[in-house]
Amino acid sequence: MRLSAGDTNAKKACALEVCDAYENQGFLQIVGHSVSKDLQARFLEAIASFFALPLEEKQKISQELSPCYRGYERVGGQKLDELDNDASVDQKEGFSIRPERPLGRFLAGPNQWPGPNLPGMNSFKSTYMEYFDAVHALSKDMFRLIALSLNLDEGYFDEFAADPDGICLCRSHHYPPTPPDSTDRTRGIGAHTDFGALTLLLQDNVGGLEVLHKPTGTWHSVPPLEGSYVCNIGDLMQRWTNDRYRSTMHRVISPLSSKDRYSCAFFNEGMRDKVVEALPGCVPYGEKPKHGPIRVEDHQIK
Ligand SMILES: O=C(O)CCC(=O)C(=O)O
Ligand SMILES: [Fe+2]
Repeated sequence: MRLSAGDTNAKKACALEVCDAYENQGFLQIVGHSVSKDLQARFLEAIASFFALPLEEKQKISQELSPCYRGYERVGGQKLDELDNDASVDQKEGFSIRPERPLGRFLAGPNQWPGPNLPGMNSFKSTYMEYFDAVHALSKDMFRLIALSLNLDEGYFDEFAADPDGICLCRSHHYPPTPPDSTDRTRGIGAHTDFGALTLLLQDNVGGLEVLHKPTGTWHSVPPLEGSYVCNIGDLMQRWTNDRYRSTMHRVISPLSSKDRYSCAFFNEGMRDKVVEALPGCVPYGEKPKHGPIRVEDHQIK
């Protein structure tokens, strides 16, 4: 889907594509958007330099030291698989930031950054923040299209998506090279749905992301398209649309390769005090909503 298409008719055409993609697959790819290729390239380079630091340096800003889930997560620090209890831990390391707010409310607090004097780290923070702001802006554009796709006012989600106190997470990942003897279960990350409202994923050209086609139970790869964003609906938005839009299972099985894979997921979970309940037009006439109302923050804590 080409996002920066301009006039009203083009916007409407985009909104129809969004509706079709989210009612059926829950995933789409965006090209022609507002984040420059130059910034994407600088960002991917910056995260590669960070992950190349010695483990002991990265562990100094371990997420385990943060009361508000920010910082570094070593390989094996997460297990996302929701389909298989015996699955191995995820084969990736990560680094997360969230909006910088005073400690207090759930997930609020300071970020943790690597020391600027470490090799390659002098502009890491500024590049990461520049990227965060750019992809946050893109998520607001996407929420506008989603509003149009649901026949709502274009600005319906503006306040929700732009709230400076909102719950956002920008987590970058490094998937180490996979030796020829690795099995599917020890590569990448397990099958899961995303939790919140909307995810924007930047992936490099290595590949490995797969999406489940539920009706046939088959997995389909999401081919890397240079400069694009994979944009999917999370559980909160599925609930908000009364299950009309789908939060779809996905996973990463890194291809057998001597290459490192880098990606970054930006999650916009929106305004923490917003009460989410079935959107106008999503409950068929004469039916009851499938889910009761829930506050965004309570959905996060669940
Ligand atoms: O790295 C990827 O391609 C996918 C990451 C992902 O699904 C997630 O972080 O929720
Ligand atoms: Fe995900």
